[in-house]
Amino acid sequence: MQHTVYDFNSVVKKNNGSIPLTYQKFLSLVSDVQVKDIIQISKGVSDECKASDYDSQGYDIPSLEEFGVNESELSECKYPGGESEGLKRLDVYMAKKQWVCNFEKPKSSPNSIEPSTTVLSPYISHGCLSAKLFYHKLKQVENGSKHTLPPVSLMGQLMWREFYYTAGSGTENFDKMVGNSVCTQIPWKKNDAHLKAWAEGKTGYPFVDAIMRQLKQEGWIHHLARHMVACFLTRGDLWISWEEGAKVFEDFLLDYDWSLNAGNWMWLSASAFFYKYYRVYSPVAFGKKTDKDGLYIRKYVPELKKYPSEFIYEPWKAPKGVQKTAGCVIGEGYPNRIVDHDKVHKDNIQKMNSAYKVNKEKKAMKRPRQ
Ligand SMILES: Cc1cc2nc3c(=O)[nH]c(=O)nc-3n(C[C@H](O)[C@H](O)[C@H](O)COP(=O)(O)OP(=O)(O)OC[C@H]3O[C@@H](n4cnc5c(N)ncnc54)[C@H](O)[C@@H]3O)c2cc1C
Repeated sequence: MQHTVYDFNSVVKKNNGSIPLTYQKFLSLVSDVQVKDIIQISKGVSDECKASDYDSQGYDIPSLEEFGVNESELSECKYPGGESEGLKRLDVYMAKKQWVCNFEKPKSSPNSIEPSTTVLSPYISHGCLSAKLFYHKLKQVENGSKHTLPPVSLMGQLMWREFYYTAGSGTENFDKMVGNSVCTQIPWKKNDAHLKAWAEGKTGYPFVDAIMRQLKQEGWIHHLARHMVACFLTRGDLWISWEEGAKVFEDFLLDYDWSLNAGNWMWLSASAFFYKYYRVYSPVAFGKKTDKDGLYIRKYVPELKKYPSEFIYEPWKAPKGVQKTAGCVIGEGYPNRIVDHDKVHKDNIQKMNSAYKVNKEKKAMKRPRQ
């Protein structure tokens, strides 16, 4: 069974053998493609593979114990696996007609305590929920009602998935910088200590740390939270390769998906698809827009939970007395900042500017002379 709504080989063929490099181009290529309806899909499945046709003896799913995991040490499982759970979750969201029709991704919150988007991604990426079924259910909900449009609508989100699958299918070394034709070559630097601090949620920037700790604990973080930490690791603050970040996401995301992960990491590091490298997320201001009092930080970085709201995003600014009263002195109970965002992000914009110039010159040299 196909893992995407559209057959990406046909999309590439329709684009004269090249992958569409922009989302709008992709949408124009699929705009007149008819997607098989649900009845045909479910008929196809039952015809092709009945569970009873297969002898599963010896091929059972290994137990957690066999993986060396002690079940009693696990925390609450927020997103239980399986097709039934995926279908149940789909039904819950599709029943909220107004919510679906008004959905605008940029307006959803990266730091709400309960997710502000569907969290269908783990089910889709593991094949527990068919992308085509999601597509048809969305069409049914939107049908005859005023609704938002791609790229911000819920249908638009599904189309981002299709776009990255198509790009990944037709690009050699899509998950690497070197040898990847769509990826700008940027002279990232190695810094194991900074990479470790980022991955463990110990950068000294509470919003970044809360996101990385949520990722480790729950396996899912909001799209804009992914934006924040991916920008911070790469062009924003730490100047570390997006490939390193993608590996950490591969280890911890429940929804890990090869093309989506690589494609989005390239986007966030302004290596491909997105080129406004001078627009950098602030680890202080960004989270405040949707969570002024830092409730999200208090949940995932509990050592700061007694900090006054005034200092929750910048605890290093709190006077020593305030730090002591809040029960956490910076540099002792919670790390000092590993970099000064205000300074490094400006230096990094200059470095991006130089890298873009070098890439442009190299491309010009490769172009055949008239
Ligand atoms: C650095 C980075 C890495 C990412 N890695 C992955 C990954 O490995 N696997 C993954 O599924 N998503 C990845 N994403 C994309 C996106 O963040 C998630 O798909 C989304 O947050 C999942 O939550 P949701 O199901 O609530 O999304 P919703 O907003 O409810 O969207 C519905 C569905 O649309 C698809 N979708 C939404 N946003 C995107 C997007 N930007 N690109 C592609 N498909 C999208 C997903 O299948 C999602 O389940 C990444 C984003 C970034 C910035």
